[in-house]
Amino acid sequence: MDDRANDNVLDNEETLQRYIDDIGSRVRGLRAKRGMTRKDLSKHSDVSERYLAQLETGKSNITLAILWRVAEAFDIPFSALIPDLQRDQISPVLARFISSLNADQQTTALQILKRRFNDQVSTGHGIALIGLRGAGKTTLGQQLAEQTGRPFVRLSSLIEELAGMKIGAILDLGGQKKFRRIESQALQQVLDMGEPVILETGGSLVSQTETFNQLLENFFSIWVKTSPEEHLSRVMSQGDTRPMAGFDEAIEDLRLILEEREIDYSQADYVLNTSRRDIGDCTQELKRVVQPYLETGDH
Ligand SMILES: Nc1ncnc2c1ncn2[C@@H]1O[C@H](COP(=O)(O)OP(=O)(O)O)[C@@H](O)[C@H]1O
Ligand SMILES: O=C(O)C1=C[C@@H](OP(=O)(O)O)[C@@H](O)[C@H](O)C1
Ligand SMILES: [Mg+2]
Repeated sequence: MDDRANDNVLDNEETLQRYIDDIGSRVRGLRAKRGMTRKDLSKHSDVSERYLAQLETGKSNITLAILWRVAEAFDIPFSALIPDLQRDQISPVLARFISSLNADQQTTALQILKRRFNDQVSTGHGIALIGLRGAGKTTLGQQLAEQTGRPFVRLSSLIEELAGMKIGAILDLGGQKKFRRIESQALQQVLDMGEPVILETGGSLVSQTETFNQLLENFFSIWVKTSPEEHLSRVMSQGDTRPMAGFDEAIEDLRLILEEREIDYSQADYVLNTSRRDIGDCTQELKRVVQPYLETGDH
């Protein structure tokens, strides 16, 4: 083999390794986004934890059959685990243009693009609070409901009602597939209520693209946000191990979940930062922003 051919082989191997790494980090990312442990994924995909660890770190030769089982356990199409090099590429012209804008202009640009490509947000259904566990969705949602007289709906309670069992049990028995189906049915019920509500969603709803899009299209959405450190201290002081029982509450895990979900959470129409602020202050801001979306059409 001459030198050039040799270089080509090396290039190809590097590209292949990047591809394998990319698949691995997709799996790891999806798992984090959904708050699943490796053990959960192993149980529902029937792929050993050890093998999953290798897959996630790009250290194994992945077979199609294994990847298929992983996709099934996440309840996503197989193709979603395969990097589409073309689709992932952002046009360099667009990237240059966006990065020439300052932070405020970028926010405006995003809103304009969202309005243009996501259609109009229909406002009759009210508002939806999204964000990671401990952000303050329940606390602020309840306060807002008290002050506005609008119903406060927790999607997780509806899910449990519909299933007749606790979320942990749904996941244990039926895996992500079952949970995501019921989550989507629960959202449908809220849409059928016919009055504006204050909806709290589970932190991992954003990992289900179809359900999340439906949420974004029908509600004025608010990302209730705080720092990983505050998430951890709040969740620990509540003694809370939700959403997925058994998930290790380590700061690194929280950081990873937040990182993986950030791009989805940031699609919300408004970001409410609750970091180092008191509840009353945040409720006031929330109320001011969402008031127009909680009014009924009859006056
Ligand atoms: N500015 C704030 N806004 C909301 N909650 C706060 C704030 N500061 C501290 N907290 C505390 O953080 C916790 C938030 O928990 P919770 O409302 O259950 O979050 P989530 O529903 O998003 O999981 C509560 O214990 C609340 O008292
Ligand atoms: O990630 C999720 O799907 C869930 C998060 C939890 O919500 P909080 O974000 O209020 O803790 C709770 O609703 C439920 O266990 C499901
Ligand atoms: Mg909550």
